Amino acid sequence: MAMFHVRMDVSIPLDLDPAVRVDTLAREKAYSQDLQRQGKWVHIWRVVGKYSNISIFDVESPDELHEILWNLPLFAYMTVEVTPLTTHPSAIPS
Ligand SMILES: O=C(O)C[C@H]1C=CC(=O)O1
Repeated sequence: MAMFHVRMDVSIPLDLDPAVRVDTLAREKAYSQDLQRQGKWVHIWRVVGKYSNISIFDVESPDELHEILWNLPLFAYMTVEVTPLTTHPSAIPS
């Protein structure tokens, strides 16, 4: 198990073909929701006032996270910042 905090900042070009935009967003939503159902994309939060999200991933390895992020339909229109997480010694058992 490996936990990661990921911030995605999205910037879709204003001149992108509207049909491509709609299709890409629909594929992104389906892809994200499939990973959420699998328990790999544990949290997704919108950053207030920005076209950005902060997400928590629970995956097997950095390689698996890389594959997930690389295959995001919106990947070409994002900047992604990844922070690896580990257990805090003061955390109470859940
Ligand atoms: O809207 C976003 O934050 C970008 C992206 C991440 C998941 C999803 O459905 O869209």
